[in-house]
Amino acid sequence: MTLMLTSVACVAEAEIVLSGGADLIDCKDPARGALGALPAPDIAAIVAAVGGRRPVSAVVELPHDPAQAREAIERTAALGVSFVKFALPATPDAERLIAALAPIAATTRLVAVLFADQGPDLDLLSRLVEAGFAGALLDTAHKGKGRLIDHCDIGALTAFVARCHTLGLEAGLAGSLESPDVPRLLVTKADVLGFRGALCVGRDRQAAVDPAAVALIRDLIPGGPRAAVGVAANVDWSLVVGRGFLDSRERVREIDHVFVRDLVIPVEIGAYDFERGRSQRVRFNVDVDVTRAVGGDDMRTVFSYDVIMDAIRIILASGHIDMVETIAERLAEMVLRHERAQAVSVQVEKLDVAPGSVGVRIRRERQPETAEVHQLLSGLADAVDKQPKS
Ligand SMILES: O=C[C@H](O)COP(=O)(O)O
Repeated sequence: MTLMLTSVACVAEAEIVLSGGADLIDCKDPARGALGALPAPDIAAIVAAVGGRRPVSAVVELPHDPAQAREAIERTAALGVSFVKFALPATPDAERLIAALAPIAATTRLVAVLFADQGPDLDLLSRLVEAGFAGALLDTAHKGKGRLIDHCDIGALTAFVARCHTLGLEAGLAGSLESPDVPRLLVTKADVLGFRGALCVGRDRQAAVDPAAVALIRDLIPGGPRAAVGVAANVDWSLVVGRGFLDSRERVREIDHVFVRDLVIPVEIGAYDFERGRSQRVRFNVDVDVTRAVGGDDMRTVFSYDVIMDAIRIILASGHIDMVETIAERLAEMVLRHERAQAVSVQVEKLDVAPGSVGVRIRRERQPETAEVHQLLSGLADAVDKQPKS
């Protein structure tokens, strides 16, 4: 389950994102940069207005001195927020800060923000766990200079989330995310996707929050219907929606064929010894049968070819693979996780072993009877579930 975090600067914006189905309300001043803090009275006003309907987080701008930083976090936590977010400075200051905050981590849920465009030190993640932090958010520091995915490819983002989860941290992703990024980043299994610019008029993070933009992002993240229909909280709604059980807005649908043609990538592949420790060219051809809502013109209605290419990159990032069949199977399985994908054909060809090509072609279809039920994460998702619904 991936939650939708929405950064707001005032009570009016908080009300808009609440109505739009946001999971987490994040107090932030976008006029002060990537991690600008709001004045304490403004945070208190948002906490009061939200009134426990959703968890509220707040950004803290930390003084350099670790003791003063700790006091600043404690002051913000005392305003009634559920999470406190702050930027992790460059090491070795980061290590000192993390150590200074360890004593309050048991009572205050701390989320460290690392910046993908500033060469983040991911070895700090284990320090965060030792100190008792709740989570880590990978964001961008320089807004307007690229989206998160421009600074970190999908394989690296997936590895970041997996590393957080292995360590026991909640993992968040943010950074000028746009609507086409959402289906791509859902594949990473991040606990939280964070948004500001995408929610605003003209995608200008300092402009007003636009209810239509909030709705677009909300609809792209499975989970909204869970609150609306008030049924069991441990169902993976991406699978339920994908099987057509929650489809009242899409009565008229067509089947499209989304494809990737002749994508050639160097791959470490092969079962022979001579194929190890080197790359050879592999060609991918992928065709996906997808449902499309008729009449729409945004990411809600379609399946993105980016999802196919990202899946290939994620699979290849795992290192040497012996069999083309393994790649084809994994790719088919990843594509079919997407709610719109109904069937997929995958052709994987090695181009350097013969004058022509050798490889495999498979076709896999969605199996309706294998709907999965997932246990939701115990942290953020539970916190959201416990909030009274408006
Ligand atoms: O915590 C999330 C951020 O507020 C994201 O802001 P942005 O979407 O403008 O980069």
